[in-house]
Amino acid sequence: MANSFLAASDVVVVATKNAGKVKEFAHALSKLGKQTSSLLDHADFPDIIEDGETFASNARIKAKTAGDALGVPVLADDSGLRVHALGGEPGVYSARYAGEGAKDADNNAKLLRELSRLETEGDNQANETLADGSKLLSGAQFVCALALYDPATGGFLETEGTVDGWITDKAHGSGGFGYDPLFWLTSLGRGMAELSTEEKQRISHRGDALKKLIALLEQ
Ligand SMILES: O=P(O)(O)OP(=O)(O)OP(=O)(O)OC[C@H]1O[C@@H](n2cnc3c(O)ncnc32)[C@H](O)[C@@H]1O
Ligand SMILES: [Mg+2]
Repeated sequence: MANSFLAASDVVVVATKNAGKVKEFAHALSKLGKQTSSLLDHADFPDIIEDGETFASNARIKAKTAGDALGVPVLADDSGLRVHALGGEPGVYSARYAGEGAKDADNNAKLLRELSRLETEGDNQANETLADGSKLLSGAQFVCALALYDPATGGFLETEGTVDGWITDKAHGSGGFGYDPLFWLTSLGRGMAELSTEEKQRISHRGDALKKLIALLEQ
């Protein structure tokens, strides 16, 4: 599907209802001369059940469900946050960490509650402080699995990207989405939500996975 996909389609369909992801995909794909369409453009599209045990399997489920229904190749993203002090939680449950239908603010609040519980129990080894007085609570990693599915062949192209950082006890910045305000990049000395879309793309798990996918498509 590789060459034919890039050559054939002016519009890339992304099987997501997350407006933050759509913004990032639209930014990246516009550089390839592609427009982005998403499930936000198909308001009636039923919610896809994400019952895979890995990011990769959930990405395949989303891409196949949407691709079979729409009859065109579809790209899907399943992503989330692994927090080392929490044994890798929330992981594949990142979107519903604070419960089914949880908002970003609820999930962020729960993450801080869980980490502060560890702190009180004295289990947390990390206690470095940033210049603004906020504390680094735990090392963490964002993960993004991408799956591109072609219903004509039943074939998948898959990649995975990551970015390492730290969870801070206070929010930094107002860009991005999800857990970005709590994710600190020690290498940049900035928070993920302080980055522009372009800057986030360059270093993020999603940018990493997309770069790998484009390399596969161009092979
Ligand atoms: O399934 P779709 O419709 O794509 O949208 P979603 O928001 O439910 O997405 P996921 O199932 O992949 O869940 C990923 C969660 O992990 C978080 N997340 C993923 N990528 C992120 C990013 O780049 N920055 C901050 N948080 C992110 C965010 O809170 C998401 O809700
Ligand atoms: Mg989801």
